[in-house]
Amino acid sequence: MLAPIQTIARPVSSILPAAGTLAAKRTFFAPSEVYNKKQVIITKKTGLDILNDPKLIKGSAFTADEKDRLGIRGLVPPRPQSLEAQYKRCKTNLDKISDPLEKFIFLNHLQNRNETLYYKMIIENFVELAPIIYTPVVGEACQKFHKIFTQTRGMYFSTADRGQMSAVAANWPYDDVDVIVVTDGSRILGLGDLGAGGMQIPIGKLTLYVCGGGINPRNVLPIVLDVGTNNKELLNDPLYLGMQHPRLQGEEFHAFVDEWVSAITDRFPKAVIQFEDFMMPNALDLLLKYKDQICMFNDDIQSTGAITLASVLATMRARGGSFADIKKETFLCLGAGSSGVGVCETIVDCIVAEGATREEAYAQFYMFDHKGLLGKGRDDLLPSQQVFMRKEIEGGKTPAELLKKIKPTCLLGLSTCPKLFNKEMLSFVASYCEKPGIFPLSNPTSRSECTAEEAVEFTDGNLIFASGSPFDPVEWKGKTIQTNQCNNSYSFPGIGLGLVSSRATRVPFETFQVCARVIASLGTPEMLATGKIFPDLDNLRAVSLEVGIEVAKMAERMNIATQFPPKGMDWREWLKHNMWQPEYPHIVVKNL
Ligand SMILES: NC(=O)C1=CN([C@@H]2O[C@H](COP(=O)(O)OP(=O)(O)OC[C@H]3O[C@@H](n4cnc5c(N)ncnc54)[C@H](O)[C@@H]3O)[C@@H](O)[C@H]2O)C=CC1
Ligand SMILES: CC(=O)C(=O)O
Ligand SMILES: [Mg+2]
Repeated sequence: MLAPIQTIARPVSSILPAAGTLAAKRTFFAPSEVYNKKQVIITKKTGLDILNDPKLIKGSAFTADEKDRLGIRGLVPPRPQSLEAQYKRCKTNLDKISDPLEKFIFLNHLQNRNETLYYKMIIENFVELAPIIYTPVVGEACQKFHKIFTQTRGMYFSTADRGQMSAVAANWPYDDVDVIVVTDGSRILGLGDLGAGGMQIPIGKLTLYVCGGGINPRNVLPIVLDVGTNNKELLNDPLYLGMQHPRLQGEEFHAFVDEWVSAITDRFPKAVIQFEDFMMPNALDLLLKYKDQICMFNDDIQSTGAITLASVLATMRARGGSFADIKKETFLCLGAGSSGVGVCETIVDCIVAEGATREEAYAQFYMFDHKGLLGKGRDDLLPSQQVFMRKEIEGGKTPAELLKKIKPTCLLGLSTCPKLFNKEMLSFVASYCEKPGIFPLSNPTSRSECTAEEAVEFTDGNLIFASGSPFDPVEWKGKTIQTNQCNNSYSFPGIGLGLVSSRATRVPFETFQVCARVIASLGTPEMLATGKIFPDLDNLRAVSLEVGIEVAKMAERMNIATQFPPKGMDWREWLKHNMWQPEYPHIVVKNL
């Protein structure tokens, strides 16, 4: 039964680290300093079963001794090679491919053949390959899932499995699962309902958990809840792989998810569950329903909130101010869906933590959806949107009609509509505000509210730019203006690392505030001066470590941690110890 839902407004606890203390205290670790523990995998497999298992295979890297022990002498080439040599060969082959989707397919096959090599490839080339396995190219891979599909990965729970989900959950061959990413494919990036094709999103997100957060790839599980699709093309395409009936709705949808939650938490009681790309209002309803029952969060609502808040706080620093200046910002948000509402609520939480009342904080926002301003007379709004209603202004007015009155200092784009941040809007904002925050957050690139070039040109280089999908830095009047990727991929890997390492039982709202403050503290004054508010994406492991440590400490302070660093280790050492590294494991054969 669906719990009654009001809004996502909530009190802000005093659990947060004090503003301004994080940067001073933090020692920033380079990824190379991260401690490496050797993995040991115990299996009963031998022979071809080892070679056909992407978690066990080492290809040409098996030693002579291993070949004898595992019964594969003669089944692989004779001269043992290092992982490094394999990596170089594979990278050379990858570099020969120019088409981005073909690169995606190459990497997809690599993951299905040899996981260690795949994760090493992504870690070593993060900035180059994240846009392939993640936004923007993953969007196209979801759209064409049924056309490029060759091998299964993860799990599907469909309407045909109702009443039997516990039995289906039992089919997953590994008992230890740390992180699950689950979608129903109903709102994939800004591309709409892609049904079972949404599977590429949990797979991509979990690659980021492994590569960016050091989560063990043996312990991750991508899942699609196939409750049907309303995408007419997919309903009529004979190649489509999902259930070809309209989506379950209302009570039927919730009963389906209830059964799945019960089955999956019974089977994997320790797992953190990330809900991903569910459409409104289901996304928020499910979050409010389960957040106090199980260890779960919604990525689009909450981790997007965390990284966007980090962008806003870092912008305050880039202007020479402090986090507390967030109380003086005026936000214009295009998009009032799960992410728009989630992002703005997370910012509201922070403003309240900085001393404002909740009403004062809401008054700093002007939110628009496809019908215009959330204002007077709008009787079509969900409770979570009503708190952002401007009761003093007629609802439905366009941003252009209100721009001069509002004078926003930060533009948030979560509308799925390209080009909404137009020349008029951008040049006006830059005319009175020093370094306005220009944040076109919709994905993939084709949905971005503006490009980096447009933003720089129309603001004459006076901006902090952070977008959902990546854009290259822009040369402008002899200067390089840096761009940033404001994507939850920067926040959830560290959040997951902290939750898994502390075996937290819940994911409180404070988690996202803690995460935002850590990330917003990482930019050095030199970086901030060039417009760069976060360290580069190839530092994601180091960023995740910092986020993870603070999240784990928060879990301890809030009494929701159930695992602590062993004697003689602090949280930092424990998290470093837990971070998986792309190295071949020792394989031990035992008749289990
Ligand atoms: N950068 C990041 O990390 C993230 C980005 N996103 C992106 O945010 C976008 C929105 O996601 P959701 O909120 O979940 O989608 P949604 O479908 O729930 O919401 C979209 C909202 O945009 C509004 N909208 C449509 N046309 C508009 C227009 N012309 N002007 C103003 N508003 C308009 C709709 O009325 C709706 O309120 C997607 O493109 C998604 O990829 C989502 C999560 C994370
Ligand atoms: C990044 C992400 O989660 C989204 O666009 O939905
Ligand atoms: Mg998402």
